[in-house]
Amino acid sequence: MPTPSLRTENLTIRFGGHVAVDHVTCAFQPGELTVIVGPNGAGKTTWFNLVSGQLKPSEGKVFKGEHDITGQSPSARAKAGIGRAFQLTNLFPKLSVLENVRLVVQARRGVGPRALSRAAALTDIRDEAMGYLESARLADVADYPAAALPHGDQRKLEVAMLIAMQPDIFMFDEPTAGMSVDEAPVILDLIAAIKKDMAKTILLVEHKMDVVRALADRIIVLHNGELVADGKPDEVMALPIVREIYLGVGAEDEE
Ligand SMILES: Nc1ncnc2c1ncn2[C@@H]1O[C@H](COP(=O)(O)OP(=O)(O)OP(=O)(O)O)[C@@H](O)[C@H]1O
Repeated sequence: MPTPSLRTENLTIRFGGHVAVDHVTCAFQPGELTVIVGPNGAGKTTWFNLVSGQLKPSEGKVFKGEHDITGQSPSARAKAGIGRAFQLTNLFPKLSVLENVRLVVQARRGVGPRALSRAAALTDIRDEAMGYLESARLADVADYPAAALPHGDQRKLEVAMLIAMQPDIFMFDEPTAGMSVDEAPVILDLIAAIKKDMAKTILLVEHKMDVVRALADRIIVLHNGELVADGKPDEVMALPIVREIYLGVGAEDEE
């Protein structure tokens, strides 16, 4: 096995006496989309927070490739290639949709003010940013302030910005939550397009079974903070414990 792109080792966090994530050990490879499932309160978002650095573990470690990143800040982890879509907190509401993406491209390329004064560099960055907006079907609203977009378009913009960062690890926590049935497919298409790049590792917390079926290469199941199942979608979904703790909870999503 090659070195995993991301690994957590005995990752644990306690809030008072409550163990929200309990010695979770798992590893992820490039080219793999893993869906993390489990009932409400299972620890999925908390595990995400430990990986992206919003929380520090009580015990255990996080590795990106060979590097122990457990002590790193969220921004250091983002620079190192761990990209997480945050529900709209990364947007600059007063800037235009295009400006939001352009800033990400500029920051990624490390372009300073002097280089920016060259018209060719500016055009190039703008073109790249527009490309991301086109994939997210937001080119028509490129000049609107981000705050003026409806919720679903803001979520698409956030995914476009994450793609513009070009991380190695993509983390999505219920990316289509609160979106209409018309809007959700754009997000799913964007994730499916990222998945085609075999260099990327994708982690997706998702309750909706149709999304899980469409995208998952692998499913891991958390329950009471513990990793209770890990494997191919068909195998994991057939496990009695998963049917009991997951399918029962998400039965309305099966309709
Ligand atoms: N900062 C915190 N302080 C205390 N308890 C917390 C904190 N964050 C999470 N928890 C608790 O940890 C447990 C796991 O929560 P978490 O949000 O990770 O679950 P989840 O699997 O993401 O659930 P959902 O599907 O509802 O989003 C819950 O019991 C929650 O109340």
